[in-house]
Amino acid sequence: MTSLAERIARRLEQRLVDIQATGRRPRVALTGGTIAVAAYRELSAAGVDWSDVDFWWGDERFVPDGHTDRNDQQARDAFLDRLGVPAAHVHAFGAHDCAWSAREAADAYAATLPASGFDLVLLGLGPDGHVASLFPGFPQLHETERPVAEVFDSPKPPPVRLTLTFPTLNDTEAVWFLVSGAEKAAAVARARADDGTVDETPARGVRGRGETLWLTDDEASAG
Ligand SMILES: O=C1O[C@H](COP(=O)(O)O)[C@@H](O)[C@H](O)[C@H]1O
Repeated sequence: MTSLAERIARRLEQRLVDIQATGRRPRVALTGGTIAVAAYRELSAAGVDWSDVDFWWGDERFVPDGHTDRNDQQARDAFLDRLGVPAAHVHAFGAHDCAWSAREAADAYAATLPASGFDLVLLGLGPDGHVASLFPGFPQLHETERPVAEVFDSPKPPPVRLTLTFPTLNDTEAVWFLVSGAEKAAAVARARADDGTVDETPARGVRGRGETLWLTDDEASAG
């Protein structure tokens, strides 16, 4: 049976091929997370022109450059380096060092974002319903001015993070939620229920203009 990671990889490759066929360079916001990284490992050289895709991230852990906790490092290891994506097309968040604060790093990342939004935003889902680094009950859920926000005291380590805010995540044609495992089933059900709040389940706050897909395994969709 084809695994969820393989299905996500094939779908992502096809989407990139389709956008490239229109003569445009695809703009994709990547996510961290278990199933996303497994899918990145399945991506292949077939079909896609990997030198002609731009990548950003929905969130990042504010730790030093090259740290294995960084979402960008995990994606570099899983596919960006292997498939030869040019460094100029990899728009990573700034790393933690002594030279700047998390707020400065968030504002600097805002200046790198694509003026016309994304073609595709990929998002993992935490068991608590968080997406990117937007956590239940946190004030960043209600940010409407800043495209990127810093997060302190994250309930999931590491404690300091940078995240796109809802207006930025929603400036996209398509959103794909990538979710695996029984421990996420309740969060998937809350995110997809007819009623509920973003404070309780942040995933409820993200939607693509043209497409919102849930790519899950049987365990995650059991709720
Ligand atoms: O910390 C994060 O966690 C979520 C989900 O991760 P998972 O390992 O439970 O699948 C991810 O979406 C987010 O990008 C990341 O920073």
